[in-house]
Amino acid sequence: MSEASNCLPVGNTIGIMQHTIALGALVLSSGFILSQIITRIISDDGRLHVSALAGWALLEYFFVNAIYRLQFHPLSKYPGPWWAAITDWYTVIHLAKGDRHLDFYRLHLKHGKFVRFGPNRLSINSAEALRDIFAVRANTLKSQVYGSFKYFFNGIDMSMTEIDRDRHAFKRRVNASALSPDAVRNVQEQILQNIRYFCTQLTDGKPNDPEGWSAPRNISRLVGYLVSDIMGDVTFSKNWNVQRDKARRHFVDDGAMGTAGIHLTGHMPGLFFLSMHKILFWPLIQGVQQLATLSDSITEWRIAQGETLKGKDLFSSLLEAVDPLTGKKFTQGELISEAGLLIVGGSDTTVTAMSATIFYLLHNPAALERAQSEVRNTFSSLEEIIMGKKLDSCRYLVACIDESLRLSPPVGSVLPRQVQAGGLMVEGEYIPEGIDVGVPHYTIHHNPAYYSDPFTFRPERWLGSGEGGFTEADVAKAQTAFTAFGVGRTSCIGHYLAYQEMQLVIGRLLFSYDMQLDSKSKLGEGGQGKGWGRHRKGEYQLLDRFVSMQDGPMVQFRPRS
Ligand code: HEM
Repeated sequence: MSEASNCLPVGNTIGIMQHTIALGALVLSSGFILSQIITRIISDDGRLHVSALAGWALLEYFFVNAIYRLQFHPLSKYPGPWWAAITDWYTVIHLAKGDRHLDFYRLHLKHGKFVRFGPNRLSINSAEALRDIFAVRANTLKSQVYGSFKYFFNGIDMSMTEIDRDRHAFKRRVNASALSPDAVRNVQEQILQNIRYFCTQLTDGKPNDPEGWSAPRNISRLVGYLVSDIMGDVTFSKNWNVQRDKARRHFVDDGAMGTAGIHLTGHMPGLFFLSMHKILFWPLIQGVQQLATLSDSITEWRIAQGETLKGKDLFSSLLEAVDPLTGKKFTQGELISEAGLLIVGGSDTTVTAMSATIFYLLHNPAALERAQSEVRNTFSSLEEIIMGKKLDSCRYLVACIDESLRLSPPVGSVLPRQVQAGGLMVEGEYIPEGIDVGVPHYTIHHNPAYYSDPFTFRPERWLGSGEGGFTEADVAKAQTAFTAFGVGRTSCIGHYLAYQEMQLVIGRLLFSYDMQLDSKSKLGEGGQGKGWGRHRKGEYQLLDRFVSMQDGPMVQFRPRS
């Protein structure tokens, strides 16, 4: 039985007590406020004040709604924080804090397998739930949370936020062909050019100390610049020059902030009223606006290139595609939305995964040594490290990437899906229409029912060779709960590109350099006083805002002797 499910009865009792206390408090305060208002509604001359009446009606609406959500709503039997049951501000605040992944873990530890984390939202910590919710035929669609994307992108969805099944299927097919292994191999040279520059500027040719180590470099920043340049090149045939030009480095933050802003407003569309989203979360909304502007200008530029770049980049597939249902190509607005998706979908996710893998290798010297030997024994020169069977044969390297994706998933919380008419059975429980359901990635990746010793970096768990006591059956079990790229009908279609980038970059680093952590820096590490769940020194720390943000580690490089 999982660590989380052991705690279910305690969580339930506390939940019921909290509900009862909350209800009592609401009724008492409601009565008090009501009496106060009534005395003000009727003025001295005995006439009704309209504004007071409206205020009273609004308050009553909130109180009655809160009481309904706590006591009579179909989800009221599920445990969770009482104020999450009343309002989605609970989610918005954790999104802004960037600790949603940890909060889900804490809630499941306390309450068990099912947790209510919003008035209409349920999180379920099990591999069975992953299948029930995300299977191709599951009676679910993307949640309305994804609807906010349209607000910022001229009323047009990108494939990832498209709720309509047929339209999503078409857009997904187009992107899948743009990101197919053949298409990715076709743009290998563009990827390699950027990686070559990345590797050469790590040491600047000047050792920083007598032992030949370079000055400390912030890996997540450098990888961020690299991945931006790769995405610009392979997607639009346009190098954004982020690695070389400091003035262009805001690209990296804009994408991350933009995704966070879109997701946050998706949870609380009421924020659009009176532009509250701009007042309360301006840095995130500014990121969305920058992202929209970039998507707009790059699409216009790419269309203007016409036939000259045909077949040379991933966007070519999108420019050519024709919807079989309508016989129409993508409109310019749709292309802009897809450009937005490709920019953010392929950037921060890959940066987090790559930085996390380097972090875990450097915090686990035996793993670093093994990965290094594997790469150095497989290849005899740096330029031999290209996509293909030889690189894929470095299984330990891939296991290190998988283990890092498990421990620090770039998308750490739930991907909400809305149950459709007729309801959905999840883990044997009937969930009615209209409820958002999901599985929290960080939480299930640390569920001991699927991963023994869940907070320890053990790449062997993905090999199934018997090493470390992990058998084929353990690998199969681990895979049922692994959801870094999502699963099913809406899972990531960029995962081939992501793995190839990571294998190439980390493979080339391991081949060319010795690496060590800067002993003076703790960037990226956990530690006491950093917040709930952030105490583990050897765990790569993330700010979870749908797609995670990260900082560090600081690494020193020395050309291999
Ligand atoms: C380690 C790197 C990556 C991770 C962890 C990751 C993760 C994910 C996840 C969890 C989803 C599902 C999102 C949802 O349902 O809300 C997704 C979707 C998607 N990802 Fe990735 N991703 C990565 C890299 C990439 C790359 C390099 C691209 C290429 C541009 C990409 C393109 C996409 C697209 C187009 C979708 C939407 C699929 C659809 O419409 O059905 N991803 N990704």
